[in-house]
Amino acid sequence: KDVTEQTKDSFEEKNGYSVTKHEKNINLQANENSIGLKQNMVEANVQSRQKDESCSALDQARRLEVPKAKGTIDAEFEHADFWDEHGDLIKLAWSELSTSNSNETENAAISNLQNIIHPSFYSAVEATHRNPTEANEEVIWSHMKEAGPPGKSQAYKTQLLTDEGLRLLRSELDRATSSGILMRRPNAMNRYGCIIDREVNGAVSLPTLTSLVKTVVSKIGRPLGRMLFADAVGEGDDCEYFAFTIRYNAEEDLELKEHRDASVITLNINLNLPEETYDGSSLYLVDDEKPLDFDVADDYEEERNKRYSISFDPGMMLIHRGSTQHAALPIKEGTRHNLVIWVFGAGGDVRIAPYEKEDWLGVSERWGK
Ligand SMILES: O=C(O)CCC(=O)C(=O)O
Ligand SMILES: [Fe+2]
Repeated sequence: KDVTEQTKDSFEEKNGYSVTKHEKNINLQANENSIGLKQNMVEANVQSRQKDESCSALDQARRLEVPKAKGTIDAEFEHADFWDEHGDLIKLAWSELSTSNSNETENAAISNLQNIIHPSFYSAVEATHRNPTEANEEVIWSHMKEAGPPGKSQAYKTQLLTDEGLRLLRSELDRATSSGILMRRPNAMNRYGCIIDREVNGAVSLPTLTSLVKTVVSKIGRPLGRMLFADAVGEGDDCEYFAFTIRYNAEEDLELKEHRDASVITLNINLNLPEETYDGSSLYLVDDEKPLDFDVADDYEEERNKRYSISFDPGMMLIHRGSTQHAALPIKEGTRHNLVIWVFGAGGDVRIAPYEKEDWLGVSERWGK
């Protein structure tokens, strides 16, 4: 067993739950260990294409019948055989769609962060990349409002996307949804939405979306996570990510049960347009931190398991530790759309043990210099 697995086991013992493994994790293992499997998949697709050579991948993908997502717990591998069988065809279909029906002006606009990120936050981030100093980080800190249990540094929120950014992003997601190409459920618990990834079978692999997510992680998510949670994120703990959208409404998922993410940090960005109002569906974070000072154990009993509720404004980003327990309350009206990005280490490893202060990354390392 490697060190991370041991850390996971002791974490599970202590906390009584299991860190969720996700498809990305398994996919990476499959790429490394099972070349045979990949070959079989390619052969299967070649055969199915030969049956109907006149037909584009897009047409063929549109004719597949989607297996309906059912489970709401531990269901990340639901219908995995189906998605693995048709994964390559679906990737081809996305690539056909992306060349056949795309709006060059919108593509250019969405690929430039400056067009979608709130201007004052964008300049603070840019300035810190150019010149990584604690003074510049202070400006970024001034944009972050602590959310969740006060003073515990579990989560922060900020206004991330402009209204124009929201519109661009949603219109590209709508293009994906209305394409008729099947989409795999986003994760083990949420059933509605899609995965945004170039590799995962059944994910949306439109380059506009995958490259936007990549830039948001490398320019904003990763350095911000290192700055806000310096005790938790070291070099290599945040080198991979898994991105997906989720959706709640009366006809689809209503709520999400308490869980922790398979991530060191999570970015959760609301994608509702300003006119798309909804009611309910607040997120809450649970304060289950153990007290360091046992003299306050009496208070601790009262304080523990408190729920700190957070409601999303359009374009708002919540960034929290993956280890913080959280849930989404039932939606009462309308639809909530969010983009969630779990950030973790190589091969899906999730670092849990905190770092000693002398081992924290310095400001240049946080901002990639
Ligand atoms: O409903 C939400 O915004 C939370 C989603 C979430 O916690 C997750 O997908 O990991
Ligand atoms: Fe979560």
